[in-house]
Amino acid sequence: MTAATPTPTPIQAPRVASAPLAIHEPFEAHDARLAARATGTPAVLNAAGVLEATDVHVATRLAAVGGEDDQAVVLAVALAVRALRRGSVCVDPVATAAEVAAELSAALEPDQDAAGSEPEPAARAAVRAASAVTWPEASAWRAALAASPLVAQGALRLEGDDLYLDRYHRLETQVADDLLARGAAPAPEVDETVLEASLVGVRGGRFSPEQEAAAVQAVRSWTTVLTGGPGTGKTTTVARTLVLLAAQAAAAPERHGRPLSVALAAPTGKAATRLEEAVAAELDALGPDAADGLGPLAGVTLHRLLGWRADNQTRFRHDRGNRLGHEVVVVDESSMVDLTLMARLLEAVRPTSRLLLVGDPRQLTSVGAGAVLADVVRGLSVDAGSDAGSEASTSPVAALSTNFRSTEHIKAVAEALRAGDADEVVAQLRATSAEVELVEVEDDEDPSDLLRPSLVAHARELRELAAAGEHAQALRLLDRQRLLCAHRDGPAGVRTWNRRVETWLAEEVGPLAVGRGLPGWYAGRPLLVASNDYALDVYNGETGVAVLRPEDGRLRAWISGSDGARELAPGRLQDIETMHAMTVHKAQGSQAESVTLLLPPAGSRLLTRELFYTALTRAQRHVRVIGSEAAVRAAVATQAQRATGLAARLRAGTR
Ligand SMILES: Nc1ncnc2c1ncn2[C@@H]1O[C@H](COP(=O)(O)OP(=O)(O)OP(=O)(O)O)[C@@H](O)[C@H]1O
Repeated sequence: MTAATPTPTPIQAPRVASAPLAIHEPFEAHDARLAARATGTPAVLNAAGVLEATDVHVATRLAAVGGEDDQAVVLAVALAVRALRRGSVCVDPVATAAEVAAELSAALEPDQDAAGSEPEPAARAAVRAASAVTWPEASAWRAALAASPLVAQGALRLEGDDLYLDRYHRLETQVADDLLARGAAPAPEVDETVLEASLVGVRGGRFSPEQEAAAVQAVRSWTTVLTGGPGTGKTTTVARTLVLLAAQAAAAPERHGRPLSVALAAPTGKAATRLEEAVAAELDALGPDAADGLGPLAGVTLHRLLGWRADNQTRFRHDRGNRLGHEVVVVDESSMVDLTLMARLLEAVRPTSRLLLVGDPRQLTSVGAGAVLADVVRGLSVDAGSDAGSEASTSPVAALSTNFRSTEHIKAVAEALRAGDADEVVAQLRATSAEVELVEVEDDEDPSDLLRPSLVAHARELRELAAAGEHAQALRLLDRQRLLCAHRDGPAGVRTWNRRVETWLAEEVGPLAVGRGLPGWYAGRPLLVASNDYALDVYNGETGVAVLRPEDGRLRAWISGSDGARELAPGRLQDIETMHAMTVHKAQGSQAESVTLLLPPAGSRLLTRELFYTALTRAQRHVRVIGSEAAVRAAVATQAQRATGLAARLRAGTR
């Protein structure tokens, strides 16, 4: 099994929960995650929170349909579904069983807070029962899987020790095959004289040799994976690549001056807007003729580009039989693209269109299963396992490493994080500057007093602008500062902090609600769109503010989407959240001038290096980290590991 980490650090031993029950939270009776009809080991593991109801249900249903009655196989399938929920594409059941057993026994270590004489709580009893489970013996388990009718029928796939549900195996092989086929195809024809001449036009102050090499590589290849941290000039490189490609197109007589058709896409509306704006600004800076030969450059979400269909959640209008018409497809924030969406994208892009996958493989992986960008970088680097920068010319990976933004201190922390150097991260964070600040609090300490002034000041200003109908200013203010949490729930979670800020604000300015049948809405409510609404054209991750309309004093929702800011009636927005605080996951693809990161306690399962890195790199000017030294160290030490076979497939295919 391979772990999808972007850096070549050795695979770590499974991390053990230091906070009892942090990883396995046994479910209360009536919890929807409790599988009512489960029996045997799956039921015991379900009660302890190791498996959820869906894991057990999918496994038992699949077994029933396929005529499998070996409980060891059912258990392995349940672990495969659990793995998917947690982002892995496949599972090694034997290794996972060992990890789970270790986590359960760690959770049972004596709890200092628990008084010895108290009766054992039900939750602890459930964990105890799960830790006493007898797991199938390794070789017998593997043999049972190999002999399973589910494998024979193709519902399950076994590759070495890795078990896949067929659907994910197909997605993974398709992504690998499409990428490999694109790499094996004859390279696009390039007019070298035109390239040389157009390079002269785009060279200049702000185009480093590294960027130029990447742009030239993108002209010469069907597929380019442009990687780099924030501020490394990826977008600048994309814009100049487009200019070079437009020159190639303009020089082709058979096109009769037809402009180059380019798609600028990203997984979220917010990221698509940023890409569009940044490319436009860069072309502007290059001069009045820079965009000549380029078709319209509007940023779109990947879902919209591929043609979302009301009747089908997983297929798009564009696919292998109806490819996208664009000659160049740029996808920014590719680290957020999961395996399913990448498979749909690759089948829709014409083999003879250029594809530029742009992103930072060190960021958090996609919410959905897979770690595609990191896998592609690892799998297609010539010296497999080498760090970025050492790819030979046959690799589509072009890595940018120089950060051009003037945030030296934030850069230094990000560097130390990348290197996994916990001492250096702590030292850098403690060396307070105008850019970086560490506020050390104990894991169980409430930082309310510390955070209240800045949070309330921001909320108050937002409310004043909203009450005055100043939507543009309110939207700008929204991006000035942001509170990021790892969790949604719990003391360090988004929900708690949203409630707190609203309470504090109401204490200062009086009741917030405007009535009018819109519970929870008030002028100055910062908004976060929580799911895609294709009909309304608002997308997951887009942000906004509730603003009073000056003409009639009615509350309107202003959302900054990919087509600029839009005004909507609050009642039409189905899935909207308050955003005085947001999760780091949701913050991907956006930035704020000043970011406050509230680290969860050291035992949190969400506390990873990728999470820390993603939060840190959201900050344009200032970052304040609130947490314990132990939490900082735990974050640096823990890399999100996703089991996938994509990198290995790509490596095997290029050998
Ligand atoms: N070669 C260069 N020399 C000086 N400044 C540069 C150079 N390339 C880019 N920049 C500037 O650095 C900043 C970051 O560039 P750009 O937005 O292209 O990076 P990015 O990698 O796309 O960043 P992010 O992903 O954080 O948006 C911009 O202000 C850009 O103008």
